Amino acid sequence: MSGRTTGLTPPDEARPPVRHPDAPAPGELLGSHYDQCFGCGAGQPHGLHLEARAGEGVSVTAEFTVQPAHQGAPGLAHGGVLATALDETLGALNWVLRVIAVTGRLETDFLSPVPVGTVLHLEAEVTAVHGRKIYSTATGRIGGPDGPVAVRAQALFIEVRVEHFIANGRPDEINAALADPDQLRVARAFEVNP
Ligand SMILES: CCCCCCCCCCCCCC(=O)SCCNC(=O)CCNC(=O)[C@H](O)C(C)(C)COP(=O)(O)OP(=O)(O)OC[C@H]1O[C@@H](n2cnc3c(N)ncnc32)[C@H](O)[C@@H]1OP(=O)(O)O
Repeated sequence: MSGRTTGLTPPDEARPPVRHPDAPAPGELLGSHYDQCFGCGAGQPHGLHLEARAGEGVSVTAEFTVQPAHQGAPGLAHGGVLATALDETLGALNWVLRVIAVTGRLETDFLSPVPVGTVLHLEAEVTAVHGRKIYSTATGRIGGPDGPVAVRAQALFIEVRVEHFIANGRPDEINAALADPDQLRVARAFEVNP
C-alpha cells in the first residue's frame, strides 16, 4: 500500500476554488487545448469535437453531439465516450483556474442511455482545491440544458507542469506541438502560476 488517499471527498483543510483574474469571461468559447485531442480537437475526425465555454465562478459548460462513430450498443453512445465527454469538460476547468491539471481519478454514474444524435449538455465546476489536488463534479443532461441528468461524474485532477507532457509524450507529437506557435500560446496561457 502506498498510503495514498483515493477518496473524492476533499479533506477538511481544502479551500474553495478561486477563479483566475485573467480567466475567460463567462460565456466565452474556450477553444481546443490541442488540435489532436480526442475530446476537443478539430483535427480529430472521429473525436467528440466538444465545445466548452467559461461559466460563472470556477465552472464551464459544454456541448457534444453523439455521432454514429461513438456507438457502443446499436444507436446508443458508448459509456467510455460519455466518460470522455465528462472528463474533457472537467479538463476545460483548467482554463478558468489557469493551471494545467490531468485526471487522477474519475468516478462516473450512467443514469440513462444516450441515443446517437443527442446533444449532451455538460456542466462542470471545481468544488475544492488542496495543494495540487483539484476536486470537481460534472453532469451531462439530455433534451436541453435543463433536461434530466443522463451522466454525472466526480473527479480529482492533479496539477502538473508542462514538463509532464514533454517527459511522457511521444517525441513526434511533442516536438510538433512545441514547434506550433498556437500550441505554445495555449501552454503559456495555463502556466501563469510559477
Ligand atoms: C504542450 C502541452 C499543452 C497543454 C496541455 C493541456 C492538457 C490538459 C489535458 C486535459 C485533458 C482531459 C483530462 C485528461 O484526460 S488527462 C489524461 C489522463 N490522465 C493522466 O494521464 C494522468 C496519469 N497519471 C499521472 O501522470 C500521475 O499519476 C499524476 C500526475 C496524476 C500524479 O503523479 P505525481 O507524481 O505528479 O503526484 P503524486 O503521485 O505525488 O500525487 C500528488 C497528490 O495527488 C494524489 N493523487 C494522485 N493520483 C491520485 C489518484 N488517482 N487518486 C487519488 N489521489 C491521487 C496523491 O495522493 C497526492 O496527494 P497528497 O499525498 O499530496 O495529499
